[in-house]
Amino acid sequence: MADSFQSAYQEEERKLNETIAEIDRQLDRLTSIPVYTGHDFTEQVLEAGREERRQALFKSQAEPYFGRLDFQESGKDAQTPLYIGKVGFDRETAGEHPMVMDWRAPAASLFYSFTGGEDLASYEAPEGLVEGRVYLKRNMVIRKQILERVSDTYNRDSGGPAVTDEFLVYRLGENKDNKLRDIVSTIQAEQDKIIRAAKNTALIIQGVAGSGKTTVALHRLAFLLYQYKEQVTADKMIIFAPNRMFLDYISNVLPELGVGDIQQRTFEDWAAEQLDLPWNGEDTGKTFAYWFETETGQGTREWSNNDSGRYKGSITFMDLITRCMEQLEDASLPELDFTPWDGAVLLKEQIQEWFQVEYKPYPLAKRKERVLARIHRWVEMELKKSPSQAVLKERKKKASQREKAYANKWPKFDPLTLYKQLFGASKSSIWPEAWLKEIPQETMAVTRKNLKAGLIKEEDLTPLLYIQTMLHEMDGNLRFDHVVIDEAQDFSPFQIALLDRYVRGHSFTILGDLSQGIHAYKGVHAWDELSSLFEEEHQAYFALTTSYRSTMEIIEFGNVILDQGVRSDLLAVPVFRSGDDVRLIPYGQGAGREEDLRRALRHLSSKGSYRTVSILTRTLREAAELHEMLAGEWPELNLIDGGKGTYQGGLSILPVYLSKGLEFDAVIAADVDAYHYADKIWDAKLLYVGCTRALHELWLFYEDQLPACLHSGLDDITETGWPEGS
Ligand SMILES: Nc1ncnc2c1ncn2[C@@H]1O[C@H](COP(=O)(O)OP(=O)(O)OP(=O)(O)O)[C@@H](O)[C@H]1O
Repeated sequence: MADSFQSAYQEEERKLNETIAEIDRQLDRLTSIPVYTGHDFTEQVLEAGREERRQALFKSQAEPYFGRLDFQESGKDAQTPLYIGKVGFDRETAGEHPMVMDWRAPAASLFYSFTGGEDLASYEAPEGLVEGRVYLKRNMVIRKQILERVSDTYNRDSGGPAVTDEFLVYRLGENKDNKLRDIVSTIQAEQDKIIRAAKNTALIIQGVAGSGKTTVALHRLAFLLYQYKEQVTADKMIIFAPNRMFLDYISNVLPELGVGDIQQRTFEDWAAEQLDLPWNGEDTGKTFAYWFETETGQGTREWSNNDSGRYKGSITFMDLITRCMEQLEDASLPELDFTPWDGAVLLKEQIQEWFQVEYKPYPLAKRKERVLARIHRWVEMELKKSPSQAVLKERKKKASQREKAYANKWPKFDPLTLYKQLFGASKSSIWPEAWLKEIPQETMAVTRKNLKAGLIKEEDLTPLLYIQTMLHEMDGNLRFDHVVIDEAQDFSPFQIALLDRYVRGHSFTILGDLSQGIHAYKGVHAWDELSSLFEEEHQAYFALTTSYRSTMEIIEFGNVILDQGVRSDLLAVPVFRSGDDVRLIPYGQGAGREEDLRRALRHLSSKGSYRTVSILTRTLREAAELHEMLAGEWPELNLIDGGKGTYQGGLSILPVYLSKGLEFDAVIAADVDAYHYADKIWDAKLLYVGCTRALHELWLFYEDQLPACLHSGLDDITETGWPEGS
């Protein structure tokens, strides 16, 4: 065994040296060609090609590949070793082509989809299905041109029935810093299916915490850019993520995959920009304060479908707006003939004909513009019939005044004005009273008050933007080739239906986890709220059940909360990576809450291997108070309060509801007791989010009693009290 490992290592070292020598040779040649800066188009194209190759080779120089797959195509008599890297390149002279294969190439999919077994393996090539046998799957770690690790996860010759998790477990055991990383060397078969799914489909992915949803979505973008390079461009793709700090946290993955220019925004920032509204995120903070900062122990607030967030995100509200906009079409035309001067009349029937028949294909604002321009042209024709210069002058003046007056009789096609009318927040309203009564009373009253005070809330952005898209022609440049929505359980059906107008071919990747639906006062409660928006043939649903982030003990602990608190049967399946038991520590075994948390942070942060440790509290107020207490000993302790645009890593303290999407080597969950987490599904979801942030260690502190969802099922995965030597 040791001998075969030795020989594999030596073989790969030789191959690596050969590959690096080839890269150096190609780079030397390419850099010796003077960069072309002239105006000849053909030369410019050639230069662009050289530059692309230079960049690819520079990128490959340090880590040319990470995997090898030996494959023998049916009907061929030899095995071919395929070396797979982040960037593919060919040899310049004759030899195997390509020398390194891009991970996104069709044949490279075998590296991910092959899970072992006797059956023939296959992949979809442009010329059709290719079948054959896999003989070897080898993972390698190369850092700065040094071969650090060779790990055969499948070897037909040694009779292994299935691909092993050994390399994956090694990778998962690594510690995390302040940025999410690419997983290109260990993408799993279930994830690969999503990454390589066809472009023009709305993919809806339910994935348990830590199943790689965010990571997979980012890899999918890189794949789409490669596979559909003739049809999509990076700047026409967008990722919507929950907040600016999270965007910073994920910002390294795409550059690591060699992809730039993809827009990464929060929905609110993007929508406000489309509407030309100033937006600073202040409203989001207020919404969080309302829902999460309430007095704990008295239970969290309850929501209903009539709450303004749920109602304004509903298709019911969207339909009401659609009806109103159609009614606006009928109500738009002033019921008047147009008389530019006495004796000249343009009949209202003629104007109606232009508006309702001739210009019907245009959106309302454009139709208004067109009709008014047409009226102006008619006036000019009529003016030509004037008997004298003096009369012409007189008529011109009069016509100009009357055209203006006539235009003013049309409704103002401005989203905010129309929206205010919908809520009775402006003087006039053209909508039937009975329709407006469909809006739940409380939502009506609060929104009216807010709009009158000039306050536009996050939940108003979707309807406002919808009205805008119905009024104005959508600039083709604003259409996306693909849209990714992360944490989609916090999106509303109305938001998705709106975004569908902005994306070609329903090309969506929509990912989320209903068990983490802590913003259920605005988000979806079941995926069919979203899937029902798309025709059957335009959508696909995937479930990711394996959780990669945490140790088995932490995942099993999370499953207890899912089962007993969230009451979900979508439990997570762990990868076989064992760690310490989850630690339950009642306050007071040390010296009291503050001293206990201090001691825990001291212990975990002094473990040299952990780069990120966090304390999670139930509310922001508690996080801020604790931060103040602890900052003397840890000046670097970072309070995450929702207002920051960057994530620093290291030591953090934050309320549990802001931890969604992030991960830490170790998590200290403060105040996990029946007072802070009531016996309610929502509270259990919050706790689930918090506990599943931990990769390697999870410590929970409580006063008196654990929350109801943790009253049983903990025996084999938890330990109570302090560890020895802490
Ligand atoms: N195939 C994989 N190989 C190695 N690491 C992986 C793999 N899939 C996921 N991971 C790791 O698991 C962790 C969780 O990934 P990610 O944050 O994308 O999951 P998520 O489903 O979006 O999580 P959550 O919903 O809990 O925020 C990350 O550290 C990621 O690198």
